[in-house]
Amino acid sequence: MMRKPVVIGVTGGSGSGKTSVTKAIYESLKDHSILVLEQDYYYKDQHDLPFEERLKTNYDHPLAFDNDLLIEHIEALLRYEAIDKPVYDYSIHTRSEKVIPVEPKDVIILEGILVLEDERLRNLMDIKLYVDTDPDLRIIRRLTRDIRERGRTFDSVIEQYLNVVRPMHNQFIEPTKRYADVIIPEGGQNHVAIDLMVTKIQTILEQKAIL
Ligand SMILES: Nc1ncnc2c1ncn2[C@@H]1O[C@H](COP(=O)(O)OP(=O)(O)O)[C@@H](O)[C@H]1O
Ligand SMILES: Nc1ccn([C@@H]2O[C@H](COP(=O)(O)O)[C@@H](O)[C@H]2O)c(=O)n1
Repeated sequence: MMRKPVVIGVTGGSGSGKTSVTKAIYESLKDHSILVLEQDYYYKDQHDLPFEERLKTNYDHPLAFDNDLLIEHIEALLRYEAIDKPVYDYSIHTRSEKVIPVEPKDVIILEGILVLEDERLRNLMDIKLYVDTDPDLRIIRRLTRDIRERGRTFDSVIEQYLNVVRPMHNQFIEPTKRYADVIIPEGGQNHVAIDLMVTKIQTILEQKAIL
């Protein structure tokens, strides 16, 4: 049988705990061969746009992402070829100058708000997870994080949430729950769900004779 990496998609609304779930799975499997791709790093490059124009971009719409590049990179990793992963800088709303060289691994976790929205991405996944957290918790988490880590103000987070994030969530993200194999309530603190996922990934790796 030809060796092929396992691809796990992790999605859910902003602040749902996707990154925390991804980190928990990564930590449990880090003695094996595992890497993470963040869909956020594949936002379209906006270097050519002035900063003021970048503020107007809808970052919760499927068209904001360069999924063609993301798919190209996943397909290369599936052939066990290295990629140069872009790096995203939320404070300037575009990619940074840097790239991260990423060596191929046996497990690829693809994490992001709209990774289940694109059928081409779904078709590349072995397991699809949706992290399901109530909107009140998600906005509280996002507020704290965006002010601390993404250079935002209280007012800007609230304004963006009400005008863009919330309607886009209802239109594009929530409907992708139907594609999930597993729905994880509450995110990173759901140790039972995370352990089940880790066990399942190990079983797939054994079946593919990778472990
Ligand atoms: N169960 C939790 N309880 C409290 N804070 C959490 C919990 N899970 C995540 N957070 C915090 O909420 C913020 C968003 O979580 P994160 O995992 O980055 O979500 P996402 O990737 O879905 O946006 C982070 O600052 C994280 O530390
Ligand atoms: N320049 C940007 C790019 C993205 N966002 C927001 O990030 C959210 C996705 O990241 P999570 O870690 O929260 O899943 C998404 O809802 C965008 O609104 C941004 O504010 N600015």
